[in-house]
Amino acid sequence: MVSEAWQGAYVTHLRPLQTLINRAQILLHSIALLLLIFYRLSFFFLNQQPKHFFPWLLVFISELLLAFIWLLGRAFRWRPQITKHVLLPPDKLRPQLPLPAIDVFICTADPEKEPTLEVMNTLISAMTLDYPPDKLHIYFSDDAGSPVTLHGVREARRFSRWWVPFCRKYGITQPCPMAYFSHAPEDRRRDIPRDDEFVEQKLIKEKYEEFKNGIRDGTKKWAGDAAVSSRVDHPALVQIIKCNNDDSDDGEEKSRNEIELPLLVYVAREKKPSHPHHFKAGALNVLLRVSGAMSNSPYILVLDCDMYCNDSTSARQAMQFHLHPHFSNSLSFVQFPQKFYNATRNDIYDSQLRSFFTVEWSGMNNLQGPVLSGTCFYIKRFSLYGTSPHDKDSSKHIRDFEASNKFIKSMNENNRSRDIAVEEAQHLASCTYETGSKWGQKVGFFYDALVEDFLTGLALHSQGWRSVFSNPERPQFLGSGTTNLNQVLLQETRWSSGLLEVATSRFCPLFYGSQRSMMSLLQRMCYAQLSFFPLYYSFPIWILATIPHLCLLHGIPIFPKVSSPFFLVYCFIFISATFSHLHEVLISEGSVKKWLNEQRIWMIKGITARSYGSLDILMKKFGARNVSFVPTNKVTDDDQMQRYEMDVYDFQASILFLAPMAGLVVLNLVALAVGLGRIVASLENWEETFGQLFLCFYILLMSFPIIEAMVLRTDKACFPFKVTLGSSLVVLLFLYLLSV
Ligand SMILES: O=c1ccn([C@@H]2O[C@H](COP(=O)(O)OP(=O)(O)O[C@H]3O[C@H](CO)[C@@H](O)[C@H](O)[C@H]3O)[C@@H](O)[C@H]2O)c(=O)[nH]1
Ligand SMILES: [Mn+2]
Repeated sequence: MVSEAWQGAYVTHLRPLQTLINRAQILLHSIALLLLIFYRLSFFFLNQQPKHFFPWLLVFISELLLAFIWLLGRAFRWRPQITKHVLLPPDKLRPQLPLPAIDVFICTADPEKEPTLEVMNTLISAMTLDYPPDKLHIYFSDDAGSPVTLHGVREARRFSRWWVPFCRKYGITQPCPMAYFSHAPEDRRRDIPRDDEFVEQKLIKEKYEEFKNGIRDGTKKWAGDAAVSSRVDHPALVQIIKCNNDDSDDGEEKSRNEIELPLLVYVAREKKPSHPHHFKAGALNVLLRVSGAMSNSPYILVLDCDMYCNDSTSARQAMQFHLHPHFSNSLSFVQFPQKFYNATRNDIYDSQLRSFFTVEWSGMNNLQGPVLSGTCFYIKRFSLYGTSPHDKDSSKHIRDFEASNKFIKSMNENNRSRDIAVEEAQHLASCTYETGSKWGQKVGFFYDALVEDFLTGLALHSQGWRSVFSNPERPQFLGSGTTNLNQVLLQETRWSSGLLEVATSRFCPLFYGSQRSMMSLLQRMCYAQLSFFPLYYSFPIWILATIPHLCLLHGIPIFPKVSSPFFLVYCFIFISATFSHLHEVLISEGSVKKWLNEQRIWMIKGITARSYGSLDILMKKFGARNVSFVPTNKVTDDDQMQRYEMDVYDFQASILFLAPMAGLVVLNLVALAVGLGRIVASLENWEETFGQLFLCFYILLMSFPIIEAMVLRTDKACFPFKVTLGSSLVVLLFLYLLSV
């Protein structure tokens, strides 16, 4: 059952026009930034006694930090490129290669935050990939060790006996039943008449309903039982999920059992409160060992539990890259973008993380390749064993890193019976197994930061491995994005602290492995930009949202006056930054509204999540805190979802996130009013403080939804009055104290 997609090839498009625009902008913008720096420096050094030294210094530092992070970010834009899959005409088809085996890793952590039905849909979609079933093996990690999930996996396996053959028979390329039955955009590559499919579809739909009921029953049955304590304290359990012959009561059921399905293994690693478990990276490393002892496939697909396969051809597409002579042996992983079925076009919270998956990852494609992004990637197993592309044998590497040689032994004895393998696997999943070994430091997924994906990708690239970003028109994977402000900010806080953790560790991308590292300067700049931006987009934002305003209250000018030539420099920088962002949004299929929303959420994240993430790392450096990976909540509240879909901001969020927003809005309002008042009262020339007034105005304009939610809205998700009141009082008190 080899589909024609396999025989296609990929093409890469350089984007000459885009390159030209980007480089011209980089040049002009850099000149403007140099002039700005000159303007500030001349203030400090040419004035005999510079007045208002401190506010100027703070603003200058912020401007320098922003300029630096801007410069790093240009690396993504220096050689923009896109890689697409195309189906070549028959005369250009490449000879078919034997397909290598693939192990699929799926991680779940919490049946309450991650609805079992959706998780199982992800599992089923992976079993339905268009790939020979004997070459596909699914390893499902359940970090909670929950009976609800184990039951779900069994139900999913049972339903797959109906679903998989149905998809094969009719060439259905939508492997996820939930998406198929919700009539998500249909695939167009089918030549079978739809009539008989339609008849059978009814039967499958019935089976799907049965499956859903089964899941519901399981959730009910163990509802109270899923004790929180057992989630962090349970023994290892590795089980090959087969269909029970006992529960098949008719002949049809029996014959269904003979249908070839991929191997499915349920893995709950051992957990004890006394042992660190390293969150998702820990789970992935257990899967790496367990699968190594059982199927040991040369390629691995990693999926988050909420990212289902949306196109069954992705495995073959990824293999097109992996087996392509162009990469010889240096390709470590093929990264597909994370796309979200629930993100809207205007996307008020930028849930789709547009700039990563459009501009930045494709910009890295022409360097050493994109960042490893946690999910939706096909990786070469060999590259995860601390190797470099020139190495031949991985066992030598692992032997150096392992405390015991059990893993090597079981890898080498790959042909023995699966039941013995299961017994061994249980041992490989114990929480003491890694003690004294280099797992998580040199082998497997890395533990040093909460963004295990980013860090592991960085290590791979600096070992000389390459990666490829593939972004075909039809999304290969679709997940549920965070569409609730509180969750968005919580997630951003975790990422911020994780990324900064990398920036401040021995892995700091600016220096890491610089002697023998294979990373080019541009690649390094990309990694540095990503690991530093939480700090650079928080501290300076706070300064620029407060200092010019406080100065305005006292008539202290911070920016050049309107008649000064340097005023034009500031204007240019503002316009160039704004328009290049707008341009990027528009060419990645965004709208002007989307651009506005991105500007807005950028400000909100800067003064909240990124600031807290930075503080987190600061506190961790002083030993005051241990960061932890709290999975995002994937349970959606219909009300909340509706608001997101209608572009209505939902301020039912932690006060830690709301207070800074309210406080800054009040400060900006006061500053604007006083600043205008001083001009009306002719206390000063408007030319002097125009820049600050404009800044206030712009911030308030961007904060319009916040102001609206404070004073005009009365719904459940409006801005809580208590927070508005409290923040206003604090700001006014602070201003009063400052003035006396
Ligand atoms: O202790 C844990 C914690 C999480 N997970 C799983 O990890 C995945 C990602 O967790 P999620 O809560 O969805 O986090 P996100 O912020 O959405 O994840 C993004 O960011 C992570 C790094 O912070 C990456 O690992 C993810 O791939 C990427 O999608 C999910 O399948 C979880 O079940 C575990 O298996 N064990
Ligand atoms: Mn997620």
